Amino acid sequence: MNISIIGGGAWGTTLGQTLHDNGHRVLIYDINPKAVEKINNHFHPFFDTILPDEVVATTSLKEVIDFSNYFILSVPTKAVRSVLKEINEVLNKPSVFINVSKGIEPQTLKRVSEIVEEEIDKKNLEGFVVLTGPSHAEEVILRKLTLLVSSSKDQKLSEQIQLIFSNEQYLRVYTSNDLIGCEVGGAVKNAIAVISGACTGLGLGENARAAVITRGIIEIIRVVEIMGGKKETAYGLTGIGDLIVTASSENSRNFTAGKKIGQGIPVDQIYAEQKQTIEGIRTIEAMYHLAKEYNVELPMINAAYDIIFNDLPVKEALQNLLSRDLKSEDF
Ligand SMILES: NC(=O)C1=CN([C@@H]2O[C@H](COP(=O)(O)OP(=O)(O)OC[C@H]3O[C@@H](n4cnc5c(N)ncnc54)[C@H](OP(=O)(O)O)[C@@H]3O)[C@@H](O)[C@H]2O)C=CC1
Ligand SMILES: O=C(CO)COP(=O)(O)O
Repeated sequence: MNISIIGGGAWGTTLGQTLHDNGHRVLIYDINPKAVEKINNHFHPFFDTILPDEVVATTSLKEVIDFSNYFILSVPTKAVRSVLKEINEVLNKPSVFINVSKGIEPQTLKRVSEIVEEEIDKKNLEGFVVLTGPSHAEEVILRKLTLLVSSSKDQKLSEQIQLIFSNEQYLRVYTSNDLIGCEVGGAVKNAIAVISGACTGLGLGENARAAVITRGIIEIIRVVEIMGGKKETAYGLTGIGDLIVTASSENSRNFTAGKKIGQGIPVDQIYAEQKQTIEGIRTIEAMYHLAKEYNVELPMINAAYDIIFNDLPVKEALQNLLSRDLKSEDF
């Protein structure tokens, strides 16, 4: 098959290699000419890896739209709506959108599937799938064992995407019928990973990390349920699986950004220094608004919001969390 990849960063380019491994032809689109040039010179834009010659890129959106009717969305979530608007202006055929970005729009609290439905004309929207799970691009590019989940309202489509991406050497894809649970888990785990990193930056240890991961999954479940997903999904690869890999890894941009927050580095400086996408800070903002709107208890996310957006010192935020009323370990 021909498959178009919108966003040639760490993840989009890596998935390009996987699709090539699986016998598909790919064309990657990116706004960054330097990234495109690197890919066309057979280098991964972020990793020290030589790409197959056939993984090629372009800065022309028209070219990538003409190339196929399967579009992988691998731009940061903040760019998804604008890039979809641009695609919609040119698109003239029914197409499938496969989202691999992990975030929720802070102003609207919309998931990417909802944004796609809003921005792509109905007649050209053949289907939507989310492909998500614990998957550092740094490992997938080296073809290290990884498990993912493909989820869609259309079971046949999630099975087709499962087949397209699965590779018996290193990548096994499961399907799920809980699109909302998969989308929300993938997004909110980034917020918890920032919090986990902040604990490390503050000098806390493994006990704190285990506490953040475990209570973090409770906060994820609360959001999954309020948004209409299934609690059980959060216990799988797209929830706890992705949370473990992100909240405990130096490979994670969210964990790394959190570490800097814990060291007292201002967020503006973190964004300026860290060139790659950090989804979790934006998701903390989204979750803070969601917690208010739906009266959901998200104590760690609220504390992170106060640190990042209200300049509350990290130590004070931690003290506030610890001095809350004592209670039983509810789920
Ligand atoms: N890296 C990983 O291991 C994984 C990442 N993800 C998710 O995938 C998404 C992308 O992450 P990742 O690839 O790591 O991010 P990167 O920051 O590595 O790359 C994003 C790329 O998208 C480009 N871009 C930004 N805006 C646009 C636009 N409007 N049109 C076209 N290209 C654009 C960026 O260009 P520029 O540099 O000029 O801004 C950059 O090249 C995120 O949501 C992330 O959470 C999911 C699983 C694994
Ligand atoms: O989503 C990811 C792994 O599953 C990547 O996480 P980071 O964006 O924090 O690196």
